[in-house]
Amino acid sequence: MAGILIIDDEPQIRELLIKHLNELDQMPMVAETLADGLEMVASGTFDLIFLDVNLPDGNGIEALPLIKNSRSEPEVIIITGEGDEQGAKMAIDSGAWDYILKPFSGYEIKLQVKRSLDFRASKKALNSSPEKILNRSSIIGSSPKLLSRLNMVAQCAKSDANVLITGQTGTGKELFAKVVHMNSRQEKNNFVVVDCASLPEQLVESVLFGHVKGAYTGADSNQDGLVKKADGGTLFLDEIGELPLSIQKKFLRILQERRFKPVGGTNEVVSHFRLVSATNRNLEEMVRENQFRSDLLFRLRTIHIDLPPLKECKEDIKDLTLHYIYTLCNHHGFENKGFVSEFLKALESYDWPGNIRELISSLEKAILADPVSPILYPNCLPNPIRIHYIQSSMNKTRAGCDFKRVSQTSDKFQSIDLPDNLLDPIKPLKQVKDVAISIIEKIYLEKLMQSSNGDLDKAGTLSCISKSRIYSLLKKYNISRSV
Ligand SMILES: Nc1ncnc2c1ncn2[C@@H]1O[C@H](COP(=O)(O)OP(=O)(O)OP(=O)(O)O)[C@@H](O)[C@H]1O
Repeated sequence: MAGILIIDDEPQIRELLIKHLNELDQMPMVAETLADGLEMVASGTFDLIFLDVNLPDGNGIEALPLIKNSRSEPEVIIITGEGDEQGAKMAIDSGAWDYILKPFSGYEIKLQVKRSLDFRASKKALNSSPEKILNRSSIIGSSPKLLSRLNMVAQCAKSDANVLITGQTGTGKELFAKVVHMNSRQEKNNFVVVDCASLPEQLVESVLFGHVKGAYTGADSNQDGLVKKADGGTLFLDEIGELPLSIQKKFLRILQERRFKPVGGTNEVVSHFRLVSATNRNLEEMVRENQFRSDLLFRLRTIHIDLPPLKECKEDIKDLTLHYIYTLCNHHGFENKGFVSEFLKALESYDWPGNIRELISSLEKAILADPVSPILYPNCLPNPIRIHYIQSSMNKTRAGCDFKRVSQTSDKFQSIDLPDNLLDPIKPLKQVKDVAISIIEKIYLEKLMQSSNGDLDKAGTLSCISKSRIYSLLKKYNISRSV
């Protein structure tokens, strides 16, 4: 049985949907308000959600992204009484499965339930399949985004199609290129890396295509280029966005004909390689600015794998951390180290502009910061990460404190009685402020003792002031802990 939730405030609609779903042997759960629905989505696991648009406490379509991004990433069918084109477009753009108008037929509902659940089942099977059939080598992580990229690698394994891997620096483009090779028919042959960003300008052609003896001064023997070395294997063009326009043209021809002439040669050389390229640049933008050939881009990206930044796969940080602490400790000859929970929280709260590469180098710095300690603490981490963690913890605490202060005392503060003579005759501001503050402090302290049942630890947490300060204030205003 699937997990199905109906979020609708109209009892008749809920009953009708339940009836149709029961006929499919499904037992849905129901929520009458958006708030209840969102709470259930956040805490439960659902495959399919029926979502009304006009709910008493909000608009279903506006909540759609939140629901789609929830833990179980459910399919969502929007049900609405007022069909409008804009709403339907917004719903579909936000990832809704379908947009159904009331009144609906049982047939329509059952068909969409069946279709969406079938789709979900095949998606699940696909997501779990790469680990069975794919050699993922040292690729760590199991976040939905990473698994979907591994699925694409599995697709690559079925053909010799050209693959373009894009993503920010340090997201694993080269690692993925290797894994594409390891899972391909070319696996037993060379994986040849060409770093297009560091090809010497005068020698680009010679490095790529080779040269014959006497082609230029110093060319004292025939030399194969990297393209020939990749014959039967994989040619990996890293940083392809840096390939000069003149070479782009030659490459296009090689991709079409798989043959080329070495520098100074007259005979054509054949090379059958699988092409994988990678870049962190926006090639489409480069095409618009005439810096990259559109016909080459078209050929490169038969399969396009766009790797997500680490901040979008925070679920993977724990596994990556465990793996790399073990690997790095091994490398430096240390016993494996553990870490306190705040260490991981600090890593998970950071945005990682340098992605997985930055994570690895930060872990290495942390390990080397205190080689003898068997446990890693946040203070071993590089300063930007620590500072970010401290600041985000402070913001959370502040937000919590503001909320508590207002909600626990506002009712009492509304009826503060100030002494009649406080402003009459007029007195220095400081004197008035001191009186007003002590009145408020006293009310606050009484309320604090009530709310914490006189427990000073709890009072400290609620008020964000130290226990010793609470003691001295209780004494000052002669308040007992059992108010
Ligand atoms: N999913 C992953 N699991 C484990 N290690 C990873 C993963 N992704 C990347 N790495 C590691 O992160 C480091 C950076 O990866 P890689 O060099 O492949 O990134 P890149 O995207 O090619 O970077 P750049 O654009 O700067 O060349 C490497 O040490 C790689 O092994």
